[in-house]
Amino acid sequence: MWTSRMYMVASPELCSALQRAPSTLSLDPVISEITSRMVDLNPRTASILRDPSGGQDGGVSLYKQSHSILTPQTLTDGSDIQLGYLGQLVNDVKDGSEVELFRFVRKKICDASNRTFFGPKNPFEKYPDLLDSFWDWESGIIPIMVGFFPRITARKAYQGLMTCAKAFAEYIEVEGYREAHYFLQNRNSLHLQHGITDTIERGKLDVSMGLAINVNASITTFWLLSNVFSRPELLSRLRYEIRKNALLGPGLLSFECLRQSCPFLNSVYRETLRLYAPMGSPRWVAADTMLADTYLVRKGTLVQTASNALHQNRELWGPDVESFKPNRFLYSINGSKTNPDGSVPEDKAHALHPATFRSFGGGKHMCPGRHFAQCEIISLSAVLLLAFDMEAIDGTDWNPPPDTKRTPISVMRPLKELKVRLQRRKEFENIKWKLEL
Ligand code: HEM
Repeated sequence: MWTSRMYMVASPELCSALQRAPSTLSLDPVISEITSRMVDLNPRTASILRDPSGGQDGGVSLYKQSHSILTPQTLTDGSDIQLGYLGQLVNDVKDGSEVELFRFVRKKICDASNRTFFGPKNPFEKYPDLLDSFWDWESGIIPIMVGFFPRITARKAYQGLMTCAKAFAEYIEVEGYREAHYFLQNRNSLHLQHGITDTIERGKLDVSMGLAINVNASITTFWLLSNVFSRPELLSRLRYEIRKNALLGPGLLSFECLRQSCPFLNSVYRETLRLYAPMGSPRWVAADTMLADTYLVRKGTLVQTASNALHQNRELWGPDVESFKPNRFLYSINGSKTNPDGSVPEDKAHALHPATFRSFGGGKHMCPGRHFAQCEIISLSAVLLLAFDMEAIDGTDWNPPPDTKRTPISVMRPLKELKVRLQRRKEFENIKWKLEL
């Protein structure tokens, strides 16, 4: 798969055709290959994951079965629990705290989402240092995937992986997953049904799920906050919108109101994703397939969206394609092409083709966690915007350069530290925050 030819799709119309393409183009073989490599599954587990027949004639593959338990609805069912934890975590922040913003945000999101999904017995709670091992692994995923003998060539990341896999194996042995979110309980049963019984292998599969649950949402929240707190005018406009439309009582913030009645906040969210999350949608071609009645893509190749090229296309987005424009998604959820003077047209006339925005992929495999992610990202951002003033300290700067080398598999991380001081705002000094759906 890694050495086969790859077609890159760089036009919205063709991305749309790719999304509608028949079952001959699928994400499943790509995910099973990526998962096998990034958590270094043993050959037996990897072959179970790769087996399109699910081990029997006319059977269904493990990945196909996973789709029925991993839906936007099942994942959204965790949102109210997640919001409860995030509210508590914000209340615990001490006035005047000095933190590195990326580590601070990712710790908040990871603590809440690991609790929400893996339950109260999750290994990250039992071993507080385990999160560092998780991020060691996450930073070295690409060397692990492409390297020969990754335990030697990507030593630190590999050690991080194995420390997490062992902790999850222990969690599985004491049946900690019985208190986990029901989709993880079902996923666990599915692994057993397909004959994956080794607890270290099952632990590695839980680590791979930790990637979806923890990583992209926390990085996106960091960029949203950094871009807003660095722009005082934008900050006060957002505070006004959130306060007026989503603050239902003292400290009570409603996600439904943030989603439905705060168009400016949602525009800022999507602009953040456009700039920092140009994610790819790779598809494996199982049989010769005609795309858009024009292009023949050959069996045994990969088709991939050139999402960075799409998100950075001047012809599509306008001359200020590289800048953060808070209102770019205000009049259309798909974004608008800006006028030559940089203003956003106040109607849908310049709205972009829906397949131009690639952050959650598209079609049948569109990210099932997108609603969950939107809920946690905009809710956590909104409460931090209202509750705190933040200033960059120790000579560090807002909006550090992003690491562009890791796309399209993950949201770009910041390349430099950003240290901030969090000061509770007088108006909300003694408020206990509560986030609800
Ligand atoms: C900002 C946050 C996130 C971004 C940018 C993101 C992006 C993506 C993208 C681009 C894909 C591939 C779609 C395609 O190929 O067309 C994907 C797949 C997936 N995402 Fe997300 N995601 C995010 C958050 C989440 C969360 C929070 C969860 C779980 C709670 C999640 C679970 C998944 C799963 C399970 C898949 C695989 C879907 C399949 O196999 O069909 N994602 N995500």
